[in-house]
Amino acid sequence: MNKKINTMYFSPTGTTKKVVSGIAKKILENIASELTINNIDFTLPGVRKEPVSFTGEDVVIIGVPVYAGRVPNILLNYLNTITGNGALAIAVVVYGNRNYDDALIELKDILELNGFKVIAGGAFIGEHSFSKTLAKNRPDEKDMVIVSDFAEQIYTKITTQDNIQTVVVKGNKPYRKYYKPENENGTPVDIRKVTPKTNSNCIDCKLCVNLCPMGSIDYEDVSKLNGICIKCGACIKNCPTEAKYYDDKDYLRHKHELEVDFASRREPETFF
Ligand SMILES: Cc1cc2nc3c(=O)[nH]c(=O)nc-3n(C[C@H](O)[C@H](O)[C@H](O)COP(=O)(O)O)c2cc1C
Repeated sequence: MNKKINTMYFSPTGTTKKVVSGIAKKILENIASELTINNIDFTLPGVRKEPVSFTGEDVVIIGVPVYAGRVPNILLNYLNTITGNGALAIAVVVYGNRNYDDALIELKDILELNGFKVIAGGAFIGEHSFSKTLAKNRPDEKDMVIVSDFAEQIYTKITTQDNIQTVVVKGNKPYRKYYKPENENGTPVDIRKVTPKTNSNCIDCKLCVNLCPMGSIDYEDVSKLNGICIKCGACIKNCPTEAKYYDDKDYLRHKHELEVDFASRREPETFF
C-alpha cells in the first residue's frame, strides 16, 4: 500500500484518541514499519486555527466524540476548513453508551463535501464525559480487538479493491435535532450555560487552563471562565486533586439518568 497514514481527532477525555490511534497503528503494522503516522490532535483551540489539506496519496482516520447525538457543533467551522482533494477517509465517532444517533452520517457527509472519499466508518464506545461509571474505562480490551479487526478490514479494502467503494453508514437524513436532556417533568432543559465550579482542593497547577478545548479557563484565576464551557470533562477528569465539579441540578439529574438508563453495554458498529 502506497499511502501516507494520517490521524485527526478531537478528544478532551482521550477515548476518541485511543480508538483513532489504535486503528492507525494496526493499519501501519500491515505496511512498511519505517512509515510513521502524521497526527493532528485538534482538541486545543490553537490547532483549529491552522488550515489542513490532503491529497489522493493520503489515508485520514478522523474521529470526534458524539455530543447530543451529533458531531459537536463547535467543531463544524473547523471541520469545514479541512480539504481532502481525493484523500481516503475513515470516519470514526465515539459515544458514551447512550447512542450515536446521526453523528456518524453527519461526519461522513462533512468529509465528502470537503473532498474526501469516505471508505469506512465506525461508532465506538468511550467512558461518558459526564460520568466515571457510565461505560467506565471504555474503550477496553474487548473494544480494542474490534478496533484491530476494523483496521484489518480497512487495509484489505484499500489493497484489494481497484476502484474503492464509498461506505454507507447508519443514520437519518435529515439529521435528528440535537438530543436534549429533560427535567423531572419531561421538559427539555438547556445545560449549555452550566459551568464547572472549583473547590479548595485546587493547587493552581494550571493543568485545566492548558487542557480546556475552548481555552476558556482564566490563567490568573482558574475558577473563572472567560469563554464557553462545552461540558467535555477535560478539566474535571484530568484534575489531579479533583477540584473541578458541576453542581447544577439539571446537569446532575441528567448525568444520573444516563447512568441508570444506559447502563447495559453497547457494542461498536463498523461499516465498509
Ligand atoms: C456535551 C456532550 C454531549 C454528549 N452527548 C452524547 C450522546 O448524545 N450520546 C452518547 O452516547 N454520549 C454522549 N456524550 C459522551 C461522549 O460522546 C463520550 O464520552 C466520548 O467517549 C467522549 O470522547 P473523548 O474521550 O474523546 O472526549 C456526550 C458528551 C458531552 C461532553
